[in-house]
Amino acid sequence: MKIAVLPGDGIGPEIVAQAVKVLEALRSDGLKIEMEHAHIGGAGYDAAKDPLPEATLKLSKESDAVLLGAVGGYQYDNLPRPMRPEQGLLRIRKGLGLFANLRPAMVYPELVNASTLRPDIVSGLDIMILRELTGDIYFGQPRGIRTLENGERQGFDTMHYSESEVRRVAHVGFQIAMKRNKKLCSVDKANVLDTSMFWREIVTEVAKEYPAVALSHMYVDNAAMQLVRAPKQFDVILTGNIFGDILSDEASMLTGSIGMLPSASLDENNKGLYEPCHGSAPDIAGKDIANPLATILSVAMMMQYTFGRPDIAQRIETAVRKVLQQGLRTGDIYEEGKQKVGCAAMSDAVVAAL
Ligand SMILES: NC(=O)C1=CN([C@@H]2O[C@H](COP(=O)(O)OP(=O)(O)OC[C@H]3O[C@@H](n4cnc5c(N)ncnc54)[C@H](O)[C@@H]3O)[C@@H](O)[C@H]2O)C=CC1
Ligand SMILES: CC(C)CC(=O)C(=O)O
Ligand SMILES: [Mg+2]
Repeated sequence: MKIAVLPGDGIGPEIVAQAVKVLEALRSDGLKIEMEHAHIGGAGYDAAKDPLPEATLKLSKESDAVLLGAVGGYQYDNLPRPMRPEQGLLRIRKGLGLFANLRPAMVYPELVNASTLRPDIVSGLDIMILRELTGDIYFGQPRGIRTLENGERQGFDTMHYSESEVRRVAHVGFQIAMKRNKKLCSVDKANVLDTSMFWREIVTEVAKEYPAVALSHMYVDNAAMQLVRAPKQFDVILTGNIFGDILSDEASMLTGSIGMLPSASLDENNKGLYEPCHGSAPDIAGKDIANPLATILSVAMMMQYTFGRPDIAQRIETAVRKVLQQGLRTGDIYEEGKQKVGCAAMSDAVVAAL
């Protein structure tokens, strides 16, 4: 198992160090794990004046999987757009062909009260958001800031999806639904956007190959509302890049915290990049208070999807569950009566529970 480790910026290095501890513990148990670190994001810009240094992309391509923290920081916010840390992330996703981004939102029974929603709304929740990751308005050309004939400046981006892009992610969505509760809700804005009308047409066509799956369609504004009104109505949510980005942050709060949401970004062959859904959280960086569980749970997804080891994935998930049962909580999921711990102490407990 060759893993490229890209900590990135902000809390990235802290949370990745915790996930690495878990990998090291598995290695001590005999798993053949090889890890190599490289820079991405602001760290890439600082080291090589590039948010995705060539050496990082090369290492990632040569590895079986990538473990990534997060990118971004206030000090980089005014760089020209190609130099911004976030561009490094977009480029590695595109460069590795990681079009299928799986963002599971599961509510652990121990954290039912950590959600800002009523326990009856969230308890038992288990949904999978499948976000298309290499197309849409995040990658569309042309884009930029231009001056119109009347002298006014205008910012613009382009949203588009090609048939093959929609088809391949739709297939992944239906295949995931087949292994779950056979319900797939495709989320778009087909009442307004041509891109979404086309998305809906193609998803409906692909659905014919999966007659066992109940397909529904929902506009994204309604989906945002339904996610907090009655989230358990969903099984798999299939959506595009920008809608999936927003809806998955919203879904994270059903689980108690964005610090609980892992992700897997997969290519055609299940080679993948694994990262928490959250960003670099510069507001809490360097304080040992970030929640490392989303990153640790991303390692579990790595074991399941890229390495075909559901047994190890289960082992990690069970260890996380155990520490929650022991009452350990980082600040973001803390409630009275529980034991508040820092980032490193949380992962030490997970390693001890493995
Ligand atoms: N995948 C990535 O690398 C992403 C990077 N970003 C970048 O991150 C930077 C900050 O963006 P924000 O919009 O503030 O989003 P963010 O996800 O970094 O933070 C949002 C809020 O959640 C909290 N939070 C996030 N992760 C947490 C954790 N593990 N434990 C406890 N609390 C946590 C933060 O403290 C903050 O209050 C920006 O530069 C942004 O571009 C944003 C999203 C994704
Ligand atoms: C920072 C962006 C490039 C992406 C993002 O917010 C995400 O992937 O969740
Ligand atoms: Mg996001």
